Amino acid sequence: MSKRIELNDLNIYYGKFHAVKDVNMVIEPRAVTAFIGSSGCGKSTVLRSINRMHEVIDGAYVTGEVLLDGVDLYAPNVDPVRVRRQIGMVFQRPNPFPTMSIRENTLAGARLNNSRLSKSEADELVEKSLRGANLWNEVKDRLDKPGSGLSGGQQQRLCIARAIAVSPDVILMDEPCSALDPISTLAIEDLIKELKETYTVVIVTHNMQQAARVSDSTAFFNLKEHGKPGELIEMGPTEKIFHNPDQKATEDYITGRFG
Ligand SMILES: Nc1ncnc2c1ncn2[C@@H]1O[C@H](COP(=O)(O)OP(=O)(O)OP(=O)(O)O)[C@@H](O)[C@H]1O
Repeated sequence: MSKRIELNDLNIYYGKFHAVKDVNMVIEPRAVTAFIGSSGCGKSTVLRSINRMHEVIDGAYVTGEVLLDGVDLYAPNVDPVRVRRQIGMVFQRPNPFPTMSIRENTLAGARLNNSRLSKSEADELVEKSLRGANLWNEVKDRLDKPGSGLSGGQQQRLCIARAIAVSPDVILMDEPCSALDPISTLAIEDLIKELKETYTVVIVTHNMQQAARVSDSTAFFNLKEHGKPGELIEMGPTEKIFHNPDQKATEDYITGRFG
């Protein structure tokens, strides 16, 4: 299940624009890795390159390697759709299919993989995925109601259930709590800590306390100058990055001196 990700000399471009430069990092399985850094330094771009999601943008491309347990996700024979199944993504704004029921939302990704799920297989998968997203008890009596009727925090957990239902190896989260209230945020943070038992989890967050609360490792990205590509400045155990970073730029960011 949970797999190791390696980025080797990763450069990411949007057409002629060089967005991210020379990233080398190892993201460990069964752990939460947080990406932090000021706006525009390329955190989301790096995150999206891990499941080839940036390729939906015309002209976007990478050089270098992204390895999942040693397998190059950009090798010519690799199907990007398959990569996105193995490596799920949860976005900033919860995006359940609004008219679809809670049950069908949970199954949406899994049905693409296997259209012949029997009723009992589907029931089992719905319960397992909603339990995995800490949502089952809140929705078990209204599985046939639309997903859009849930609160924002519940909708985000529904999106996590949908991601889990395809049995991914990795879950990428791009600021998953930025549209949520503090109580819902704490529920998602608790869930993130549970998810790492089974999946490799990578989260982009602007919230320093959140990075400190949920992550085992933290990667700090920065821009040397406006218009220049973003770079990985430093990565290490979260405790070290927050209390004893090697780079002054990291310390300045953590202590709120810029960004
Ligand atoms: N679709 C796109 N087309 C062209 N340039 C883009 C696109 N998406 C992002 N960029 C540029 O790439 C750079 C990195 O953006 P990215 O969104 O990855 O940064 P970020 O660190 O996640 O920022 P934020 O914290 O504000 O979300 C920025 O200069 C941004 O303008």
